[in-house]
Amino acid sequence: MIKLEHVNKKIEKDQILDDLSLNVNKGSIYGLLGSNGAGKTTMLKTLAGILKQDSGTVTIAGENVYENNAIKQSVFFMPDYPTFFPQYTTKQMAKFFQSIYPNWSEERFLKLGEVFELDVNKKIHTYSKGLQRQAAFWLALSTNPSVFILDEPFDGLDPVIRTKVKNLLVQEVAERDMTVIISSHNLREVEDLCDHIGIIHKGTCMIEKDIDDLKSDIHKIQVAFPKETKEDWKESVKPLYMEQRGSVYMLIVRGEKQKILTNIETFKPVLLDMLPLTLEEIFIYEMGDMNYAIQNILLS
Ligand SMILES: Nc1ncnc2c1ncn2[C@@H]1O[C@H](COP(=O)(O)OP(=O)(O)OP(=O)(O)O)[C@@H](O)[C@H]1O
Repeated sequence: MIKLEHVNKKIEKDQILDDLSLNVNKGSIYGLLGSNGAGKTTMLKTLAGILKQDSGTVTIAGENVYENNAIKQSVFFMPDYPTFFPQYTTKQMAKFFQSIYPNWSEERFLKLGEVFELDVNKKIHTYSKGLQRQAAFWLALSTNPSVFILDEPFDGLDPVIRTKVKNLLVQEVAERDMTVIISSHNLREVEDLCDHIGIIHKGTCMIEKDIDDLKSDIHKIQVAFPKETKEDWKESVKPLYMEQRGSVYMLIVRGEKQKILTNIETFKPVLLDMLPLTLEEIFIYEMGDMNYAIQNILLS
């Protein structure tokens, strides 16, 4: 649904986006990860039609985004530092958004007031950073976007409101198939939310993965064999990674869960348990040869 194909963008003399290609399905929550300066904001602004790519294509539902008003009316970009008109209250900003977003819902705005509990008559710039971000979420969601683009959205939000906002996003995706793209430095921050992850490094998308595929393809297993068992099982199971504590092995194995278990059972283990893997662990084992910059993104 969202497609960036071979996108290049220079700012001054620097190549900020470098042959970047990326796909986001409709109704997906896509986590865009990358270290400082990787090009996330530039990519998101290009997707939102704020910046024009030098070459390549950026389309939403098959239509070019740049200078396409019809598309832009259904896309909401929330920058890492939400900005509002100086002196405007939330109520006045709501009126402004209502005039430019045809899908604005007053009913939704009133309903979300119960979640955010901000004083609509107070000037937004007098709110704290976290409260300003809450106001940005409130206004953004009231425009009923088809595509919601969020640049580092959870910065400065306390854990309670962070969970509330994440729940709201999931709800919108489930109810009206909204597509969400969220940029972050940190896998842990978005892993409970996203169904796809893309890693951007030096302006290029290096890895794009479906989280369910990843999770079904890699497993952590705790296993122990009777003393007399020969070491042949290692040849057969082919773990990606193995740790031994006494007679118990912790294995990371790639493949189909049932096939792996059946295979191990032929060696008559005295202990055999599947353990949960975090997304961070999956990425690390999956990309054993990844470079330092990517490890940094995953472990920070
Ligand atoms: N307006 C600009 N003028 C000059 N350089 C810019 C401009 N905007 C972005 N850049 C450069 O482009 C590169 C990518 O910046 P961008 O903000 O897209 O990265 P990012 O991945 O969002 O980084 P961060 O996580 O630090 O926000 C950086 O080196 C930045 O200095």
